[in-house]
Amino acid sequence: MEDPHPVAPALELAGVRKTHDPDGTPVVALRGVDLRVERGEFVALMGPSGCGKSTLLQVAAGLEPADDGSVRLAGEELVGLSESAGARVRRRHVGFVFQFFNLLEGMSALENVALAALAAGAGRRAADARARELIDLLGLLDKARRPPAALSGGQRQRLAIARALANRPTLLLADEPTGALDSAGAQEILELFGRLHELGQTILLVTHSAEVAAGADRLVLMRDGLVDAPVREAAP
Ligand SMILES: Nc1ncnc2c1ncn2[C@@H]1O[C@H](COP(=O)(O)OP(=O)(O)OP(=O)(O)O)[C@@H](O)[C@H]1O
Repeated sequence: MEDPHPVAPALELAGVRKTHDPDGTPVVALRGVDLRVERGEFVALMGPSGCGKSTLLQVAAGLEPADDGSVRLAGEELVGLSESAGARVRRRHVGFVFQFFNLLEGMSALENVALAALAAGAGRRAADARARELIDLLGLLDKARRPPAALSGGQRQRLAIARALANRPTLLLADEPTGALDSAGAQEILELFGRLHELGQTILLVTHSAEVAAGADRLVLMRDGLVDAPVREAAP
């Protein structure tokens, strides 16, 4: 589908508030977050445990509703949309990579990616072609018919990234994508994000690793439910 706001930032959060309250004990996670990610940027988000990084990503992806404020993906406002309308915006604009991969074990690597392309609205043939293209781009062609369990940690995360790219997302969100990997696997994924960024992919990634953050072109720090002023701008 045509992007109706081709020049809008990939992501724009303004005054975003979110309180978790699963059992009658409210926990304020976001206290009025402002954050803008321009198209083509690679932004790393860091901050102490519990400061709200995962919540920010979930809200940015439309996986959790914001209580207040504005969440715009490629210019499209998520706040106030029905669940199904929000899901449509999400399917069009967001790819999400989890720390623990969240792959479907009963399917081959290729099927994991093709299923995501189907869910994004592609027909069967187009979904298969997209899956093959991504599996190839991410260097997993020789593993295409294997289940995720047959892959190393780094390969599994590469597969999860292929799946997240199936809908050609405006914004790739990743929550500690190297957190479950050994150093070789983490390095592999770090290089891959760098390559995707070079190809023009917009990325917002949460990490506890200074090494991973160093690969981004902007570092954003969070503290106690708020985003700090920029500490490192993109190189001129
Ligand atoms: N589903 C939930 N129910 C209740 N409280 C939650 C929930 N999710 C997060 N929280 C709380 O909200 C706050 C922010 O959590 P969040 O996971 O966003 O932080 P984080 O910076 O990603 O932490 P970490 O680096 O440890 O992953 C924390 O106090 C956390 O305990």
